[in-house]
Amino acid sequence: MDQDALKRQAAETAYQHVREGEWLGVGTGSTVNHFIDVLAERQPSLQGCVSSSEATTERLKAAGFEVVELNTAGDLPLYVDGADEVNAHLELIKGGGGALTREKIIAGASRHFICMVDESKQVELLGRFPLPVEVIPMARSFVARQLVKMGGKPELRENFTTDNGNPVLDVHNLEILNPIEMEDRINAIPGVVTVGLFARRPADTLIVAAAGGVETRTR
Ligand SMILES: O=C[C@H](O)[C@H](O)[C@H](O)COP(=O)(O)O
Repeated sequence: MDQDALKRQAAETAYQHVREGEWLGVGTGSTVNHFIDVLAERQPSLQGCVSSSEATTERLKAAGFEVVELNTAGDLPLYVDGADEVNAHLELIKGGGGALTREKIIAGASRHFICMVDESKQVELLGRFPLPVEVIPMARSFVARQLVKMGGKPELRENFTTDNGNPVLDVHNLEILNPIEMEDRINAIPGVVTVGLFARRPADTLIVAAAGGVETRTR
Protein backbone atom coordinates (compact mmCIF):
# COMPACT_ATOMS: atom_id res chain seq x y z
CA MET A 1 0.00 0.00 0.00
CA ASP A 2 1.40 3.43 -0.86
CA GLN A 3 1.97 6.21 1.66
CA ASP A 4 -1.02 8.18 0.42
CA ALA A 5 -3.38 5.26 0.99
CA LEU A 6 -1.98 4.87 4.53
CA LYS A 7 -2.57 8.56 5.23
CA ARG A 8 -6.16 8.17 4.06
CA GLN A 9 -6.64 5.20 6.41
CA ALA A 10 -5.26 7.18 9.35
CA ALA A 11 -7.63 10.04 8.47
CA GLU A 12 -10.65 7.68 8.31
CA THR A 13 -9.77 6.38 11.78
CA ALA A 14 -9.35 9.90 13.18
CA TYR A 15 -12.76 10.81 11.80
CA GLN A 16 -14.37 8.32 14.20
CA HIS A 17 -13.49 10.77 17.02
CA VAL A 18 -15.29 13.73 15.41
CA ARG A 19 -18.47 14.74 17.24
CA GLU A 20 -21.36 16.66 15.67
CA GLY A 21 -22.30 19.93 17.36
CA GLU A 22 -18.74 20.49 18.66
CA TRP A 23 -15.79 22.65 17.70
CA LEU A 24 -13.01 20.92 15.77
CA GLY A 25 -9.37 22.03 15.52
CA VAL A 26 -7.76 21.09 12.20
CA GLY A 27 -4.01 20.95 11.55
CA THR A 28 -1.98 21.25 8.37
CA GLY A 29 -0.27 19.01 5.84
CA SER A 30 -0.88 16.17 3.41
CA THR A 31 -2.30 13.79 6.06
CA VAL A 32 -4.66 16.50 7.27
CA ASN A 33 -5.70 17.10 3.67
CA HIS A 34 -6.95 13.51 3.61
CA PHE A 35 -8.79 14.18 6.86
CA ILE A 36 -10.44 17.25 5.29
CA ASP A 37 -11.43 15.06 2.31
CA VAL A 38 -13.15 12.68 4.73
CA LEU A 39 -14.89 15.62 6.42
CA ALA A 40 -15.98 16.89 3.00
CA GLU A 41 -17.50 13.50 2.16
CA ARG A 42 -19.28 12.93 5.49
CA GLN A 43 -20.35 16.57 6.10
CA PRO A 44 -20.72 16.35 9.92
CA SER A 45 -22.74 19.21 11.39
CA LEU A 46 -19.97 20.84 13.45
CA GLN A 47 -20.23 23.91 15.64
CA GLY A 48 -17.33 25.18 13.53
CA CYS A 49 -13.63 24.67 12.82
CA VAL A 50 -10.45 26.35 14.02
CA SER A 51 -7.63 26.08 11.51
CA SER A 52 -3.85 26.05 11.92
CA SER A 53 -3.01 27.59 8.52
CA GLU A 54 -4.31 29.62 5.61
CA ALA A 55 -4.07 26.51 3.41
CA THR A 56 -6.27 24.46 5.76
CA THR A 57 -8.74 27.32 6.13
CA GLU A 58 -9.12 27.50 2.36
CA ARG A 59 -9.73 23.74 2.06
CA LEU A 60 -12.20 23.67 4.95
CA LYS A 61 -14.16 26.58 3.51
CA ALA A 62 -14.19 24.98 0.05
CA ALA A 63 -15.65 21.86 1.70
CA GLY A 64 -18.45 23.97 3.22
CA PHE A 65 -17.23 24.30 6.82
CA GLU A 66 -17.25 27.47 8.87
CA VAL A 67 -13.81 28.48 10.13
CA VAL A 68 -13.56 30.81 13.13
CA GLU A 69 -10.71 32.35 15.09
CA LEU A 70 -9.49 30.46 18.15
CA ASN A 71 -10.33 33.64 20.09
CA THR A 72 -13.97 33.14 19.16
CA ALA A 73 -14.16 29.39 19.79
CA GLY A 74 -12.28 29.27 23.10
CA ASP A 75 -10.88 25.92 24.25
CA LEU A 76 -11.54 23.04 21.86
CA PRO A 77 -12.63 19.48 22.63
CA LEU A 78 -10.59 17.98 19.78
CA TYR A 79 -7.61 18.81 17.59
CA VAL A 80 -6.57 16.55 14.69
CA ASP A 81 -3.19 16.95 13.01
CA GLY A 82 -0.26 15.09 11.45
CA ALA A 83 3.45 15.07 12.36
CA ASP A 84 6.87 14.71 10.79
CA GLU A 85 8.20 12.38 13.51
CA VAL A 86 6.77 10.69 16.58
CA ASN A 87 8.44 8.72 19.38
CA ALA A 88 7.10 6.14 21.82
CA HIS A 89 6.02 8.87 24.28
CA LEU A 90 3.89 10.51 21.56
CA GLU A 91 6.29 13.45 21.51
CA LEU A 92 6.47 14.98 18.05
CA ILE A 93 8.45 16.99 15.56
CA LYS A 94 6.12 19.20 13.54
CA GLY A 95 6.48 22.12 11.18
CA GLY A 96 7.61 20.51 7.95
CA GLY A 97 4.88 22.59 6.34
CA GLY A 98 5.75 25.64 8.44
CA ALA A 99 2.53 25.73 10.46
CA LEU A 100 4.19 24.89 13.78
CA THR A 101 3.28 28.03 15.76
CA ARG A 102 -0.45 27.99 15.08
CA GLU A 103 -0.42 24.22 15.51
CA LYS A 104 1.20 24.47 18.92
CA ILE A 105 -1.28 27.13 20.02
CA ILE A 106 -4.28 25.05 18.96
CA ALA A 107 -2.84 21.87 20.47
CA GLY A 108 -2.37 23.79 23.73
CA ALA A 109 -5.97 24.98 23.64
CA SER A 110 -7.39 21.50 22.97
CA ARG A 111 -8.45 18.89 25.49
CA HIS A 112 -7.71 16.00 23.12
CA PHE A 113 -4.97 16.04 20.49
CA ILE A 114 -5.09 13.24 17.93
CA CYS A 115 -2.03 12.80 15.75
CA MET A 116 -2.29 10.78 12.53
CA VAL A 117 0.83 9.32 10.90
CA ASP A 118 1.84 6.58 8.54
CA GLU A 119 4.36 4.12 9.92
CA SER A 120 7.35 5.88 8.29
CA LYS A 121 7.06 8.74 10.84
CA GLN A 122 7.79 6.54 13.89
CA VAL A 123 11.28 6.89 15.36
CA GLU A 124 13.12 5.82 18.47
CA LEU A 125 14.94 9.13 18.82
CA LEU A 126 13.51 12.42 17.50
CA GLY A 127 15.78 14.53 15.31
CA ARG A 128 16.45 12.71 12.08
CA PHE A 129 13.86 15.04 10.56
CA PRO A 130 15.40 18.55 10.64
CA LEU A 131 13.82 20.43 13.54
CA PRO A 132 11.88 23.52 12.35
CA VAL A 133 12.30 26.73 14.33
CA GLU A 134 10.21 29.81 13.46
CA VAL A 135 12.09 33.02 14.22
CA ILE A 136 11.53 36.78 14.23
CA PRO A 137 13.27 38.04 11.03
CA MET A 138 15.84 40.31 12.77
CA ALA A 139 16.89 37.45 15.09
CA ARG A 140 17.54 34.92 12.34
CA SER A 141 21.36 34.93 12.41
CA PHE A 142 21.58 35.30 16.19
CA VAL A 143 19.26 32.33 16.75
CA ALA A 144 21.19 30.31 14.17
CA ARG A 145 24.45 30.95 16.07
CA GLN A 146 22.89 29.79 19.35
CA LEU A 147 21.63 26.62 17.64
CA VAL A 148 25.15 25.91 16.34
CA LYS A 149 26.45 26.22 19.93
CA MET A 150 23.90 23.53 20.86
CA GLY A 151 25.40 21.21 18.24
CA GLY A 152 22.82 21.82 15.51
CA LYS A 153 23.29 22.73 11.87
CA PRO A 154 20.58 25.30 11.08
CA GLU A 155 19.58 25.94 7.48
CA LEU A 156 17.34 28.80 6.43
CA ARG A 157 14.27 27.46 4.64
CA GLU A 158 14.65 29.10 1.22
CA ASN A 159 11.90 31.29 -0.28
CA PHE A 160 9.58 30.61 2.62
CA THR A 161 7.80 32.59 5.29
CA THR A 162 5.16 31.27 7.67
CA ASP A 163 1.55 32.49 7.76
CA ASN A 164 2.84 34.81 10.51
CA GLY A 165 5.39 36.36 8.11
CA ASN A 166 8.47 34.81 9.74
CA PRO A 167 11.38 32.73 8.41
CA VAL A 168 12.04 29.14 9.48
CA LEU A 169 15.39 27.56 10.37
CA ASP A 170 15.52 23.79 9.80
CA VAL A 171 18.02 22.38 12.29
CA HIS A 172 19.93 19.26 11.28
CA ASN A 173 22.17 17.04 13.43
CA LEU A 174 20.49 17.64 16.78
CA GLU A 175 20.61 14.73 19.20
CA ILE A 176 17.28 15.06 20.95
CA LEU A 177 17.83 12.78 23.93
CA ASN A 178 15.57 14.83 26.21
CA PRO A 179 12.81 16.43 24.11
CA ILE A 180 11.27 18.51 26.94
CA GLU A 181 14.66 19.99 27.88
CA MET A 182 15.47 20.70 24.21
CA GLU A 183 12.09 22.34 23.65
CA ASP A 184 12.62 24.60 26.67
CA ARG A 185 16.21 25.50 25.71
CA ILE A 186 15.33 26.46 22.14
CA ASN A 187 12.20 28.36 23.15
CA ALA A 188 14.33 30.35 25.61
CA ILE A 189 16.54 31.83 22.85
CA PRO A 190 15.44 35.44 22.31
CA GLY A 191 13.88 35.76 18.86
CA VAL A 192 12.52 32.23 18.69
CA VAL A 193 8.79 32.26 18.03
CA THR A 194 8.28 28.49 18.29
CA VAL A 195 10.29 25.32 18.01
CA GLY A 196 8.58 22.42 16.27
CA LEU A 197 9.13 20.05 19.19
CA PHE A 198 5.86 19.01 20.79
CA ALA A 199 7.12 17.46 24.03
CA ARG A 200 5.47 19.70 26.64
CA ARG A 201 2.24 19.19 24.72
CA PRO A 202 2.56 15.74 23.10
CA ALA A 203 -0.30 13.99 21.32
CA ASP A 204 -2.90 12.28 23.51
CA THR A 205 -3.79 9.72 20.88
CA LEU A 206 -1.63 8.45 18.05
CA ILE A 207 -3.12 6.79 14.99
CA VAL A 208 -0.51 4.88 13.01
CA ALA A 209 -1.42 3.49 9.60
CA ALA A 210 0.81 0.61 8.50
CA ALA A 211 0.59 -1.96 5.73
CA GLY A 212 -0.62 -4.47 8.33
CA GLY A 213 -3.46 -2.24 9.59
CA VAL A 214 -4.22 0.84 11.67
CA GLU A 215 -3.12 1.00 15.29
CA THR A 216 -4.37 3.52 17.87
CA ARG A 217 -2.26 4.32 20.92
CA THR A 218 -2.96 6.63 23.82
CA ARG A 219 -0.70 8.18 26.42
O1 LIG B 1 3.68 22.34 9.44
C1 LIG B 1 3.19 21.26 9.13
C2 LIG B 1 2.71 20.25 10.08
O2 LIG B 1 3.42 20.21 11.28
C3 LIG B 1 2.43 18.86 9.53
O3 LIG B 1 1.58 18.25 10.45
C4 LIG B 1 3.63 17.98 9.34
O4 LIG B 1 4.60 18.64 8.56
C5 LIG B 1 3.25 16.65 8.69
O5 LIG B 1 2.81 16.86 7.39
P1 LIG B 1 2.41 15.68 6.41
O6 LIG B 1 1.12 15.12 6.90
O7 LIG B 1 2.29 16.35 5.07
O8 LIG B 1 3.54 14.69 6.43
